[in-house]
Amino acid sequence: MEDVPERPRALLEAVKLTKKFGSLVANDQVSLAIRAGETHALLGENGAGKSTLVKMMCGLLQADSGELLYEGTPIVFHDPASSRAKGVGVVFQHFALFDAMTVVENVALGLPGHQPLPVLAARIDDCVRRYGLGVEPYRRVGELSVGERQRVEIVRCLLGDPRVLILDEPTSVLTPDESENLFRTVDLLTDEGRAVLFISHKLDEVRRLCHRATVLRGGRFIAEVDPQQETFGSLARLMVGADVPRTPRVTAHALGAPRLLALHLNVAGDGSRGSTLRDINFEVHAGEILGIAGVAGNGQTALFDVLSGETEVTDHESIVIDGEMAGGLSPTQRRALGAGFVPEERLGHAAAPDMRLSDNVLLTTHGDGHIVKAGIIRRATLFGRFQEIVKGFDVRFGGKDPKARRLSGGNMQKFVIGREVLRNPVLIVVDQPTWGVDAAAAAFIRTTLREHAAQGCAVLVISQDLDELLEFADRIAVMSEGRLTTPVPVAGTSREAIGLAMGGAHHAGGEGSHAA
Ligand SMILES: Nc1ncnc2c1ncn2[C@@H]1O[C@H](COP(=O)(O)OP(=O)(O)OP(=O)(O)O)[C@@H](O)[C@H]1O
Repeated sequence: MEDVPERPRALLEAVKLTKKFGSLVANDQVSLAIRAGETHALLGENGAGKSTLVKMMCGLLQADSGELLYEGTPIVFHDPASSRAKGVGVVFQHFALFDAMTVVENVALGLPGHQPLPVLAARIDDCVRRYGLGVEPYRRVGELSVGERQRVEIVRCLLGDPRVLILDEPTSVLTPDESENLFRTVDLLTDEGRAVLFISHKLDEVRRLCHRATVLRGGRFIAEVDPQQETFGSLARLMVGADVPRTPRVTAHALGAPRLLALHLNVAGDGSRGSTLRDINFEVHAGEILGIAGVAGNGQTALFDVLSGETEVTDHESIVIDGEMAGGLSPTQRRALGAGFVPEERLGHAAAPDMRLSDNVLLTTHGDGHIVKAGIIRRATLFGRFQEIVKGFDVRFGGKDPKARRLSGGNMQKFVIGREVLRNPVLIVVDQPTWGVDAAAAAFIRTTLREHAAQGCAVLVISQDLDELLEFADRIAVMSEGRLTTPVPVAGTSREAIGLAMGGAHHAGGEGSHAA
């Protein structure tokens, strides 16, 4: 008989964990073992129950039933501090860092006891060298890119010497190069015998990096597989229970009039990273998707804010929406011109966390003239639109009309995209359209934006996901240090040329492209 290699021992194990929120069963007897020396992927559609499971495994949530085992012994984590004390570290999607403080000050806040800052800075340097993390202890966090901030969170976690490290969608905010670096770090950690739980919607990277993968669907355990033996399609099928479509390829079509113009657009920032815009020029035509690539923190947020009207621009003629000078208009006035905006941060910016979903519909539709008439909210129309969004964009949640904060990240993203698209805007500006969204929903969002462009809308997409832009944009430009390269057709450029421009070479490839 052939020898079956023995699996490494489980460090942290969830045994039949169940968690209900009202009538919704977010985890239904879910079991999962994270083993020494292994990277274990946790996969599932938006709302499948991944975050709920992780929160129970680190003491942020208490299970209704089931148990946790630590090295085979039952354990109860009453809060994250008790799981940390046992060597379970978590890096969440939303970083908990103070911008005004330095890296070392932030790290000091997260560690028990008191250590002199120079001693801590030396420990950070050691950790950075050992795991190839690229973090400078005395830099102010406000000046760091998203990738650098994530490394700070990882360093903070590693200084606690965790035996189990949980990474919640760590690559969704990273450039391809940064992701590669993170994979090397993860490999080093597992080589040392630590266990890593890796939550990701990117199936290709899961297949490369992870030794095992647990798939959840609808709060239930579906399978544990060896991802290296699976294909993109077979993993997606396990997650969704059906085949997952890919985004249709872009086909050539006639472009209409420019719907958005940026003309010598300048913003004098406050000196913090990525707040300055320098002489930005582009146009987005009816019928096209213009993609803006770049490493986060290079001015993308400043660009979004100035296009949506959240920050003022001194030269009112530098933004034109559908033929109207729009630089001096408020967000509501810009919406009245037919523009729609989806910011990167869905809770707090795109939606109010403590308002019900239906009331969140009002935030961007109150000026449209259908839902609010003569100052009176037409409740039935509002609720009708809410249901249209939920049905059309497959937004899943428990209950009838929960508060926004109750939704899983991906479902909230589908909601805010749906809310804007169903307003039928002539121009839509979207920052990170598929951030935290599962493969099927990401394909759906991209296809929807494509279809909308085909119907005459101009679509501007800001995305850190270069593969996404190469897949569905018509033209692409790169932001770096507040400047934008001249947009070039996607077909006329290459990953390498864009990568160079992302690093600061103001050239996205293609004939005649030059710094704007
Ligand atoms: N505090 C809460 N109150 C009510 N419902 C909740 C709460 N937290 C999560 N849920 C619901 O539980 C289900 C599972 O959510 P969870 O966040 O675990 O999913 P997920 O797999 O992490 O999704 P995503 O990939 O979108 O982040 C969802 O339907 C969500 O709306």
